[in-house]
Amino acid sequence: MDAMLAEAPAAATDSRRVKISIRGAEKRFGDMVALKGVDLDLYENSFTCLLGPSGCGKSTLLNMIAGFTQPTAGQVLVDGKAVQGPSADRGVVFQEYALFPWRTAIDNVAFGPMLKGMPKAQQREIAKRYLAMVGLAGHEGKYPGNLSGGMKQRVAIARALANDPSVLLMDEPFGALDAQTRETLQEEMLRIWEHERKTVVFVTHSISEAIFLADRIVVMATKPGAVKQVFDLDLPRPRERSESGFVRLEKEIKLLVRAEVQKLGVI
Ligand SMILES: Nc1ncnc2c1ncn2[C@@H]1O[C@H](COP(=O)(O)OP(=O)(O)OP(=O)(O)O)[C@@H](O)[C@H]1O
Repeated sequence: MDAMLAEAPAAATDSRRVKISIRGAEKRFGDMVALKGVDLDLYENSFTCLLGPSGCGKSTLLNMIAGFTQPTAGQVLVDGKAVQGPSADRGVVFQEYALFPWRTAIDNVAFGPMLKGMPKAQQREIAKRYLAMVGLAGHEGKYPGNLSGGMKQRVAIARALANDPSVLLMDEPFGALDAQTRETLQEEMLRIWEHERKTVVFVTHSISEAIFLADRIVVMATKPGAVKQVFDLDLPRPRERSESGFVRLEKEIKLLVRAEVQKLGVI
């Protein structure tokens, strides 16, 4: 079986450590219920993709883990502690790069270490190392305005990694990139994840991107936003998009997502 349904909590014999635990989480904006009854356990060092149509609450869920917003009911726990606000231990990468345009690539990446009060030489050494990790050695002195979209997103990833967070939260980080750059960055993201072993939560609209990257795919329902189905993937890595298990799972998830889009009455 290529993927299995895994709604049940881990068995007592499961040695994997739960890093992020979402318990009965609900989010209301006024009368609107954006998320309802979300229960999820995400394991340490795992790669989870949140997938679903626009408006199903993917970003809201990610923002609750980041601590940018609080659930109106239920809890979000990281390392067993309720998330009270943002933390340098939870790095965030957005679709829009969110770089400081007036700072060079190296100064953008050194920003976190600078806030931590590290000596300048150490800040630069760390920033250089992470820029090299994302393939930007030699581009340290460039300003964001002189970098392509893919390069800017590499800087944003390096900047998040420079704080050495244990959790990396990524909100459609490759959504604005052309198809070729997107695939290259997906491959590089996996290389970095395998090397750095962070717990990654990655929001995407792309089923193929989710299957390429994730250990676990959380397909979300709409109206209200909720978890529709969870897939734990055992497809071998590196994954090949034309491989039969990949294609089969893609079709299965596409049907689930399509049913949610139809609920919205958009098609
Ligand atoms: N600050 C806010 N105030 C009011 N409503 C909000 C707020 N943030 C999100 N919402 C609403 O909550 C719902 C979920 O939004 P969210 O951005 O989490 O969805 P999403 O799945 O990430 O969508 P997309 O894929 O388009 O980014 C939407 O109906 C959205 O309009």
